[in-house]
Amino acid sequence: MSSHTVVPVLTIDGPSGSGKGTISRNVALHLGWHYLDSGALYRATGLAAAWESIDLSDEDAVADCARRASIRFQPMPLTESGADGGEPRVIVNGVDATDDLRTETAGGAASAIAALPAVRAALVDLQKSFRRLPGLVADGRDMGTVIFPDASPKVFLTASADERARRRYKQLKDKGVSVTLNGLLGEILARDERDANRAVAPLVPAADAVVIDTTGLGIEAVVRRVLDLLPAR
Ligand SMILES: Nc1ncnc2c1ncn2[C@@H]1O[C@H](COP(=O)(O)OP(=O)(O)OP(=O)(O)O)[C@@H](O)[C@H]1O
Ligand SMILES: Nc1ccn([C@H]2C[C@H](O)[C@@H](COP(=O)(O)O)O2)c(=O)n1
Repeated sequence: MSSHTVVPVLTIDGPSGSGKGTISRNVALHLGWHYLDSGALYRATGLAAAWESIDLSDEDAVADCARRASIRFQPMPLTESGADGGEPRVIVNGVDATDDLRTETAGGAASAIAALPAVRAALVDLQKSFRRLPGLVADGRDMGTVIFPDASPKVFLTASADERARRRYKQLKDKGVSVTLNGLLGEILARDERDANRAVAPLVPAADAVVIDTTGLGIEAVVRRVLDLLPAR
């Protein structure tokens, strides 16, 4: 690779349950590109800190934990028809923590530590290291604004909070997790509020992002809209 080769990055930011992960994995599969689930890094850091009984408001201790943690992704095999096999497994300090990481409790803890500047700084290089040929699809809250400001295209996915809560409810019910729709809606609204109003890297569309409201749009339709933003290949 020449030192001047620019590795393309497509960023997909948005609030919880807007479909970032699902859409990003499918787009990456279509393109044959790598995929970064940056939210999983914050979730894994929160979990690793909890394992060490670190107070999640202790910024330096959580940042130190983020630097020390080993976080690896194991992609799920494709289905027999070649479709997306689902969220990658996430291995934290050698332990498959995927199921623990997907709970709303882990999401809330991730959102809390993500507001701490030293923790965000500790995860920057790791996120950038995912940028490898032939390209990267990166999902999160600040992919297009902070981590990959030169990405193109940038997408900001939204959906109404009710729709996002319904999606999460179905997702968790299908996994056999006992939850209530109202409880989930409350947790999603609280997370939106914290992620959008923090001082560092708040959840906000990049100035050059294309905003797609996915309320009432199926997964395939959203994937198509995102792929249509790329130059003809
Ligand atoms: N356009 C859509 N229509 C219907 N369901 C969808 C759509 N997009 C995603 N979903 C479903 O919604 C659920 C949440 O999607 P996903 O996990 O991709 O969201 P997310 O934005 O990555 O959430 P988080 O930020 O919490 O990780 C999944 O069950 C997924 O299959
Ligand atoms: N780039 C990112 C990704 C995630 N976060 C924080 C805020 C979220 O509430 C939390 C969990 O993310 P999810 O797995 O739901 O995408 O992590 C962030 O601040 N920046």
